[in-house]
Amino acid sequence: MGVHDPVIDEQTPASDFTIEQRWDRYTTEEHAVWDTLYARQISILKNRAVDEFHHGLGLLDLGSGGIPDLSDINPKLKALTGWEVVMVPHLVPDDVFFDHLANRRFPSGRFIRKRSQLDYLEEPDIFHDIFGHVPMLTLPVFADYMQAYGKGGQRAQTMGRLKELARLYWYTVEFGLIQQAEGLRIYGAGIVSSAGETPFCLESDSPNRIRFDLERVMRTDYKIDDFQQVYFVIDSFDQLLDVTQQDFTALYERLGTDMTRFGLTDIIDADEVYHHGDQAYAQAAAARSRHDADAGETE
Ligand SMILES: C[C@H](O)[C@H](O)[C@H]1CNc2nc(N)[nH]c(=O)c2N1
Ligand SMILES: N[C@@H](Cc1ccccc1)C(=O)O
Ligand SMILES: [Fe+2]
Repeated sequence: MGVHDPVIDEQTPASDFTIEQRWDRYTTEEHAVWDTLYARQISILKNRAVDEFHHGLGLLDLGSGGIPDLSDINPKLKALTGWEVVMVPHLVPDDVFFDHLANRRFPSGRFIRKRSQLDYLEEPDIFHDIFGHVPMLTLPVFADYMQAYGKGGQRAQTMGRLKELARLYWYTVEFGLIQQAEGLRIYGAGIVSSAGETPFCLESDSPNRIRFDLERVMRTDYKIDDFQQVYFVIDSFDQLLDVTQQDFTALYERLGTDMTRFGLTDIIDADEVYHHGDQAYAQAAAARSRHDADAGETE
């Protein structure tokens, strides 16, 4: 487990894996880490994140200083879209995660990263979960999509297609881009909570940017330990909700029979390509890790 949090360790989670936030127990330093991350992201997200994201931050007053208290944000969120945030100690099992989403509860980690880990952490903390995910839950169409995903997760599990459905979550909720009149914008939580990936995903020549297609996304691998090599771009949140409202049974059967899967850098004939990346960043990262491995052997 990444960060040690005594307020988590002292609690026995409920059967739905939730714990209490115990907001008064955050330290001054923990609040200061939130403020640092918040200020840094706000300055780079202007004209990069969708307007709906900025609007959501304001509706929930997430920038009022320090780690948000759930008892402040939940009444507001509940009045807007019927969602609420619950605290969980760490990543929860898939079925528990889906059950929360299907009931309009978003599970958030309680702990916050340390100042020495501002840029990278192995598991979602409260900054990623609340700053990254919760503003979009103020938007009714996105709130409905997230609940539908939770219900869909339960179905995908019974049909053995969880891996494919998880790719949809990854390439939309976590790393999604959207084409708006003013240009390409970010809505994915994994991007908006990352200072490095925010400019990278929009402006770097390295990654591919491809128009969203449901089946294409479900056939595409993803990586969890570095910037993405491909992003999928939706036209609108209505489009995203529309295509995912269809019954996935036939699609899941096709995915089971036709095992075609795509790598991170593949471009296929059917793709509508916004940007064909040169993958320079990914190649340099691979060269660095080969170099580190070689150095490790001789040292
Ligand atoms: C697809 C799968 O359900 C997904 O990775 C889940 C698993 N458990 C989780 N648990 C928490 N707390 N947060 C998450 O985002 C997830 N993601
Ligand atoms: N329509 C999907 C459920 C779903 C909705 C929204 C997002 C993801 C999945 C199904 O039939 O299983
Ligand atoms: Fe996330």
